[in-house]
Amino acid sequence: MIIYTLPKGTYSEIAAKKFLNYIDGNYKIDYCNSIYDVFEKVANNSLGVVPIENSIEGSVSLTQDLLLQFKDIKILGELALDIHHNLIGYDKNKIKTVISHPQALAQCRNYIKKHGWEVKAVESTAKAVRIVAESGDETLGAIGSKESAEYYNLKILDENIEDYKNNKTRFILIGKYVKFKNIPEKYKVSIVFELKEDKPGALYHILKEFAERNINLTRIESRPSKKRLGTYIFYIDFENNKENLDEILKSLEKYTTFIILLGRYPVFE
Ligand SMILES: O=C(O)C(=O)C[C@]1(C(=O)O)C=C[C@@H](O)C=C1
Repeated sequence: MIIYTLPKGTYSEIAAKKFLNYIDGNYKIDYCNSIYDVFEKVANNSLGVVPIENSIEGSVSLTQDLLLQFKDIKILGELALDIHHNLIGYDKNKIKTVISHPQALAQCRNYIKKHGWEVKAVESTAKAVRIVAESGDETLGAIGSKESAEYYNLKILDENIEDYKNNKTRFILIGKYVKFKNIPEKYKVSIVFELKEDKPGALYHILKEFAERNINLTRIESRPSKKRLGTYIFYIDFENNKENLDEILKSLEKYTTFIILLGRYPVFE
């Protein structure tokens, strides 16, 4: 059985390896070029690992959108990794352009600005490192993991170049079904919905249902509905250990045009 993720040396690969410690079954990692490709590959018996949120730059909006688009793929688990970016290449003084994934470029925005480099975005940090390695071009630098520098035999020119300490990214395990070896205590639920009416207090009614049940929300976020400017859908994550999930979802139905359960899943350390 296969678990799909981003290329060798990406932070997503590191997260996938960590998930494998918790999963029951014999899975092999296979690599995709982009988050979109991971969603396309995940089928009946396979799984995927993709990033969903970063502590500096916020949501990975592509993952949010694809969770809605691929309706039969659910979130099956979550874990967070410390992310420490490195400047990778040949000679720091010769660099003119830095290449990386947009999330990584954004997490090092101040560092890049300070050096006055141009930036170029690609599908993953490991692809950036590969481009620098294959080109042999000393004017290029990549931002990526220590593992990717080792894999492509390039030098680490600077370490911990993220703009803020405690940089963390949350990764999700996606698919249809998985069995874990040991299930942790902590469970979360992710939902997405559209409010029925655009009127004062519309979102308040939703939040009230959670407040009255003493349920802790861990994230609330709006994304464009993509139908009209100024219309939104909402993503909410909440803790769910003992409370009756069906009853909670039922209580929200009357305020929404649709509500989709993206997953009820364990949170791993
Ligand atoms: O390109 C990678 O290494 C990834 O795993 C993607 C990704 C992301 O999209 O957030 C993962 C973690 C970091 O936040 C930067 C990039």
